[in-house]
Amino acid sequence: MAGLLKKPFKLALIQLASGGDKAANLAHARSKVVEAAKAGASMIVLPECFNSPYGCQYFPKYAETILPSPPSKEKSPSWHMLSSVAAETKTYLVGGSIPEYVPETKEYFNTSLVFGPSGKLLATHRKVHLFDIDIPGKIKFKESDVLSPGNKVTIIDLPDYGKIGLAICYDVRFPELAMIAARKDAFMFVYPGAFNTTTGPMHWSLQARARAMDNQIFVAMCSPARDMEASYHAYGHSMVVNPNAEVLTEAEEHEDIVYAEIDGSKIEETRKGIPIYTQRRFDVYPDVSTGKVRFEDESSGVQS
Ligand SMILES: NC(=O)CC(=O)C(=O)O
Repeated sequence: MAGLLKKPFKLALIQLASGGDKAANLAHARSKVVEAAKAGASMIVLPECFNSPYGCQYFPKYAETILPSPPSKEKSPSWHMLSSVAAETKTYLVGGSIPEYVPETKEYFNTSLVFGPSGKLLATHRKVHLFDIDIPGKIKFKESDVLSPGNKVTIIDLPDYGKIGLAICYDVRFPELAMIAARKDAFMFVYPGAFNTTTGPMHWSLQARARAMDNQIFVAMCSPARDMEASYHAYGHSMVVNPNAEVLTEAEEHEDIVYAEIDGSKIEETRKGIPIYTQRRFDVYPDVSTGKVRFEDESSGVQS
């Protein structure tokens, strides 16, 4: 399975410190994207909910309407900031996620916007699996109180590099998404995410490494910086893992930009050494990627 990645590149994950001021968050994110591009990154990732604090109480206040596309600047300043800075820096920009509002159905989503080097919107992903958990005495969170779930698998064909899979945070706990993307020749899976100080130490690195190991692809997880004054304490530790499940780079808790060289030859080397790619037994169990997989959003017609 050679040549999934057309050429090596430098990836940057921006572990952004966001606060309550949306305009300030957007200006700050923009300056960090410019900084990462100046350092040589040609693909840049922002964290989940980069334009707002993370929490159900914040989603309606910070939500933007992105359809029909392109939206007006008034309806989606985040869309326009991401598009303009991607064009200015000539980079691929995975715009973390923002709360999205759809007036027609009065629904909110947790949505990622991906722009190409010309500033064109390449794809959107709405968080498919909502973060509804209750660990007594530790953390209770119910995104479904406010958000609706997305309903498609997102694989994006980047003209310069090849295919990446994209999903958001809690989606990482559902290995099917990465498995489907890898079987459809993605070289990397990207997760903007905001684990917390309870689930982060338990599972953040394990999830990233597991998705990389199972699929022998690169995995990138990009978190907000930790803010102990905020109501939600993000874990941080943005990281890039290689196809052999080795951590290439990892942030600490504070704001930072971490970089990794993404070289497709590592995929080939890993798959040659441990050839699970040719050893699967689809005569014994079904291939999840060949079942009914939805790549198009039914309500909006938005595709990967
Ligand atoms: N915030 C999330 O969506 C997920 C998370 O924190 C976890 O899975 O743990």
